[in-house]
Amino acid sequence: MSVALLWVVSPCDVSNGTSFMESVREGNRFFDSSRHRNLVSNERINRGGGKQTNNGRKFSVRSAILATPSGERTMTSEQMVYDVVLRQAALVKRQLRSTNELEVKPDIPIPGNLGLLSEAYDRCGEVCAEYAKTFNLGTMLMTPERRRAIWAIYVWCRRTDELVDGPNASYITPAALDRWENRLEDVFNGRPFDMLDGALSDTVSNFPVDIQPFRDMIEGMRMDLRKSRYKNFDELYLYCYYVAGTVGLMSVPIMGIAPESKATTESVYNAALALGIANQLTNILRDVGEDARRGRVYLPQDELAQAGLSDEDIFAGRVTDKWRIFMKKQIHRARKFFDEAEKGVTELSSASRFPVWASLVLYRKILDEIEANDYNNFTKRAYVSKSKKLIALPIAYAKSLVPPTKTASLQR
Ligand SMILES: CC(C)=CCC/C(C)=C/CC/C(C)=C/CC/C(C)=C/COP(=O)(O)OP(=O)(O)O
Repeated sequence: MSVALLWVVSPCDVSNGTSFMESVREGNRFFDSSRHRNLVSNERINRGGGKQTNNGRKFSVRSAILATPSGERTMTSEQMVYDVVLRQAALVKRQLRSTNELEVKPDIPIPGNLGLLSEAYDRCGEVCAEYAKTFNLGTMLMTPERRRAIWAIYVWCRRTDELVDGPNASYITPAALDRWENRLEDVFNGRPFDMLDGALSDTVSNFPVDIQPFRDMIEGMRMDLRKSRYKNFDELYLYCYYVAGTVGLMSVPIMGIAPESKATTESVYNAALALGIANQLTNILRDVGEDARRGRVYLPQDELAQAGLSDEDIFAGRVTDKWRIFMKKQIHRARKFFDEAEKGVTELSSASRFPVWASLVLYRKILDEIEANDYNNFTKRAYVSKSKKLIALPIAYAKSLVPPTKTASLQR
């Protein structure tokens, strides 16, 4: 896949139920080994019609697709995903706005393991520091509770991504992803499997984070297992939501909306979704050559055909005028999503704005670099140089000082 989150820590090997933590350091686990049996058996898999969530709701993008009687979709991916956005926003609206600051509860009391929890968060922080340097730097301005919660989410996303993109990817089956999803349910039910899951369990008990975007990310991994072509942008959009838009939805409840913001909660969620989509589209455009070498084309097939291009042109890796025209259109679309996202960053709580601006500004610049490479994304990897990053960061910081808009101008 064109990696959503290239986070390189070894994930737990869900193909055989071996814990990630067994392979490192002390191998501590939260709770007893009976959980391990749950993880490796399939008895708790309960598919079809949407699963019961932690609070009894059953909606998901997947169930929306399955729900249509004739098997045909009547909604576009964008409409279906927006439905998820509305539900996520409705879920947290009260909690986020009820107080000026999020009320962060104390750590879950885990007898005998209290030390482990802070160790688990520290480990999440180390991973984040190692693999997402700029973003991690930005999180230093956040409150300690929010920072470590973001770390825990980051690490879960990385481990999930690693299942289909890491060293053990060839052993990953849909059944293994089902087991990973069961394990996610356990995390949300306060029964973490290992230390890193423990950090996430604590996070989801302290912040109004819903399980749905996490499930949807796993669904993105399933999609990656079964698909290597996307018929049109509608299909690609759904994939981008699953693997990256979900990260935006997971992050907002942690980052918080500025109490003085007049924007609607759903518009902020929508901006977060847009940032995930923009990042993923950029990632795809940057990695066209790399993905093609793995037999994958994450570009809309109908748009390729309209431009007079085919998979063969991509595998041949020739930068032609047809390719340049095609790429200009794709870059333009990705920028539109960044524009959409920008409207929402200002509405986030003040300390959360800088890491988001920093990553947005830097990721957006990758598009400029693709242009500067004359659209050769077959053999040249577009990247933002250290000096350009250094120039961009103060700009991101200045942007983060801009307070939320005084009027309710941010609408979908
Ligand atoms: C905009 C508002 C209101 C909130 C922000 C909400 C957030 C944090 C959204 C970010 C979503 C996000 C980080 C999605 C991941 C997308 C992505 C393609 C990440 C790429 O990560 P790596 O794969 O590590 O990058 P590289 O491949 O470039 O190393």
